[in-house]
Parts: sequence; C-alpha cells; structure tokens
Amino acid sequence: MLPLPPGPPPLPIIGNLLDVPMKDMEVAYHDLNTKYGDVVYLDACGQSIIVLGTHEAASDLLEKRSSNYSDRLFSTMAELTGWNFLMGAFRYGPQWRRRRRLLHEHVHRNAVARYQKNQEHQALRYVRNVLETPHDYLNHGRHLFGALITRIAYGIDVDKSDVDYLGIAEEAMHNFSMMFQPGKHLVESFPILRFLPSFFPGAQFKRDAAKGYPVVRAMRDVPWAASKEAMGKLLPSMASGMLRRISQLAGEVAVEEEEYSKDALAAAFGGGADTMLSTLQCFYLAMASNPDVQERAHAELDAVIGSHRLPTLADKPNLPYLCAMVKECLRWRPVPPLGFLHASVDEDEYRGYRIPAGSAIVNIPWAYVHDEKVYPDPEPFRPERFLKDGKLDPDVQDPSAFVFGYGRRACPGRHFAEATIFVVISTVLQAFKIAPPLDEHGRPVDLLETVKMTVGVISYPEPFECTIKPRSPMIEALIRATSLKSNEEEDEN
Ligand code: HEM
Repeated sequence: MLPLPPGPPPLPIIGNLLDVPMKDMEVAYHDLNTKYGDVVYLDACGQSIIVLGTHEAASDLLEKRSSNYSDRLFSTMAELTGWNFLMGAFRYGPQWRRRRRLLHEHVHRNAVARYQKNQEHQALRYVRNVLETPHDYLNHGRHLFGALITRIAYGIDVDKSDVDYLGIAEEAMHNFSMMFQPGKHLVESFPILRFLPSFFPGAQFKRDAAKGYPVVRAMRDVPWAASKEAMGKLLPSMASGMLRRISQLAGEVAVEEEEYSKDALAAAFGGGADTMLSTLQCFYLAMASNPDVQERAHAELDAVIGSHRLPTLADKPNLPYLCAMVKECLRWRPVPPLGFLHASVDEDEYRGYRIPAGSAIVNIPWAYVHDEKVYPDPEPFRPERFLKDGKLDPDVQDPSAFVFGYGRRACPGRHFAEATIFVVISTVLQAFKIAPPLDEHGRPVDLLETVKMTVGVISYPEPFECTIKPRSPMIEALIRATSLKSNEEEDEN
C-alpha cells in the first residue's frame, strides 16, 4: 500500500486532533505545509485531512481531478440551522447538480452580459449615495450589492418596496457568520452530539440553531413568494424565467422544481452579497493607502473616458490598469483566506502518496497569494504586477483561478462578480479621490498598520474611515445628471 502524505506524528485515538488549527487557520495550515511539504496529512479522530500548500497541488487535485474531489463533508450545523438549502453545503450528487444547473443558466460567462445595465445603474446609485453621505460608504456598499442581486434574481427594486428584503437577508447572513465560525461547534466534529436534548447544558448550539431557523428560511422564501405573487408584473429576472418554466410543469415535478429554484436564488444572495462587499472594502483600503496607484488609475480614466461621462463595462478592453486593479483587489486580501473544504469520493494516488476516500481537502488562497515564486513581493498592493507593456500579462497567474475555488465546485457567480467589481470600482474612481483620515495632529493615519482583517468564512477589513471627495465640481454635476437620467431610463423598462 502507498504511504500517506507526511504530517505531524499522531497521538493514540485522537490522532492529530490537536494539530487541526482552530484559529488563524490559514496561517497555521500554511505553517504545516512549510514544515512537511506541499501535501500534508492529518488524522482528526479518524477523519483524514489533506492540506494543499500550493495552487499547483490544489489545481492538480481539485481542478484536474474534479470528478473525484467535488464532494463536501456532511455538516450537522447546516442541517440544524436550516442552511442546508445552500448549494455550497450540498454533497456532490444529483441534488446539488440540479440546483447548480439552475443558477449556472443565469450566470455563466455568456449570460452575465444581460445584467450590464443593472450593474451600471446600481454603480451610479452607489456613487450618488456616497456623494451625499461619504462617511456611510460601507453601508451604501452593503445596499449596492444586496439591491443588485435582489433586482436581478427576483425582479424586486428594494428602494421602491415596502418590505425590508435586505434587512431579512442581512439578518440571515449574520446568523450564517455566527453559526459557521470555524471550530465554534463541537457537533461538526462529533455529529453524535446532535442527539443531546435541547435543554442539556452542552446543547446551546441546538437552542441557537432553532432560534435562527425562521430567519434563515425567510431569506429563501420571502422574496421568492413576492416574485411568484407578482408574476408578470415585476421586472424580468431569474425568478420570472424560473416561474415561467414551473408553470409548464405539473404535480410533484412542479413542486420539486420550485424548491430547487428557491434554493438556487437564495444561494446567489448567500454567495454573492458579502463576498463582493468584502472586495469593495479592500479596494477602499488599498486606495486610501496607495495614492500613487490611485493617481495611475485616475490618469487612465482621464485619458480613455475623459470627464464628460462615467465608465461602463464596454470600456473594459481600453482600461487595462483598471482590469489589473480588479485582479489585485481579489489577490491582495483574498475574500475567503481559507478556501471552502472539498472532500474526496474514492481513494486516489498523488505524488506517490495515498489520498484516502472521504478525505477533507483544504485549499488556502491566503497562502497562494503570498507565494513569492508566483507573486514576487506579495504584500504591497501593486496592480502593475499583472501588466506588461501596458497590457495584461497572460504569464502572471490570475488570482481568479483560486480565489473563486476549484473545479466543479468553483464559484458559479465568478463572471458576474468580476464584472460588477470592475464597473463599481471604475465608477468610484472616476467620481472620487479617496484618502486616509487625519489623526489629531492632522497627519494621515496609516490604515495598513491599524486596520486588521476579520476572522471567518468571509474575511473583511475591520470598518475604517476614509476621506472621499468628488474629483471636481464637473464630476459632481455629472454624477447627479447621469444618475437621474439612468433612473428615468430604468423606469421606462
Ligand atoms: C468576489 C466575489 C466572490 C468570491 C471571492 C467568491 C468565492 C467563492 C468560493 C471560494 C466558493 C467555493 C468554491 C469551492 O468550493 O471550490 C464559492 C462558491 C459559491 N459562490 Fe461565490 N464568490 C463570489 C461571488 C459570488 C456571486 C456573485 C455569486 C452568485 C451570483 C456566488 C455564488 C456562489 C455559490 C452558489 C457557490 C457554491 C457553489 C457550489 O458549492 O457548487 N458567488 N464562491
């Protein structure tokens, strides 16, 4: 039999349980790779864990052998909390595939062009809001991504609705981040604990899960019910297409299709809103800390767009520096520092080692962005690393190859996310100059020193202030005029 990959020596019964990191997980896993090599083996009470220390190793298994590495481990907490409708939690199989296909149909590479007007419109609304209350740029950002996804998924304009759809979704997402803090719930490692009666002292997780359950289901059911009720009256959306298809089915098949459709759309909100918000926050942090980068971006916008209009997605091919900046935003502080766990189906062999069936496979975007061989001097925010002779350099590793995950489980919203981030950051840069706040002596605050990243499945910079000012009175007038025109255009649809 082939040997297992190297790793720390196991203890009797619990194996490497004490070596499995519970905090600073990406750094701790990376340390194991530094000590034992690219492919590390841990045994946590009988659960095999394989830690992949480089993008190359992750890509070899999770991408190139995707048919064997696209499973997920069963999550007791997903079941108890009601989050088991999320596509990302499904085991690899027909139930997952049905939901994935439904979403894919609306967000694949060629489909996303249809959302261009919505993306540009929401970017305009956003800069208009930031113009009025710049210190609220973060809340406006949360509203921007929530409103955009609710609009394209359900055809609902949250700004014209009496129901607080974003409040419902945000409460659910808060529940998600509370319930799925890495290492928080012992029941994830010992599923037997789920049989503890709720009133037992150690069963707080059961009481918390039950309390959050209605909040979680509301995120999935409330906007769908509104779309269904207003069938035909709301703006075209993913839901309207799905409802049309369901209306042609009957009986059990129609009921099933409706459940799959609800799940697929809720997964779009669950997967898309906070991840894009985190990227926007990193962008502000990078801009406020790197005036030279911001100046180069402004110069490109001035040369290509001028000062009489705002950029659109059609300008993308002519804005290579902005394109490089999107890549650097995704690379610099990867949204999930630790990738989502995959699981293997069958036993496999890799680099002469045995990978047991049912292993949990860890990928670590945080380590891959810091790989000096791939990204020399990785710490500074430098869009230039992706450019050669003024064009995107195809020889530099695109971080999208790993920050959006791998293989058949790779993020289905990737193309939508990249286009949205492009249009939002180029509109913000056309509109504003972003600077760090000043301390009590009038000196710029070093945000890179003071702003830490949060811990969790999705990592954000801790909230921070920055100074956001219109680049000129002309730009300010342009934002107000264009924004109004765009609102009128949408109302005519
Ligand atoms: C910057 C933005 C985003 C980032 C960094 C991101 C990242 C990720 C990652 C790392 C995964 C796990 C992939 C894996 O298991 O290998 C994932 C899965 C997923 N993402 Fe995204 N995502 C983003 C935006 C979006 C958007 C806009 C949507 C929806 C329109 C979305 C929907 C999903 C869904 C449904 C899954 C689960 C896929 C599955 O398990 O089959 N994401 N995303």
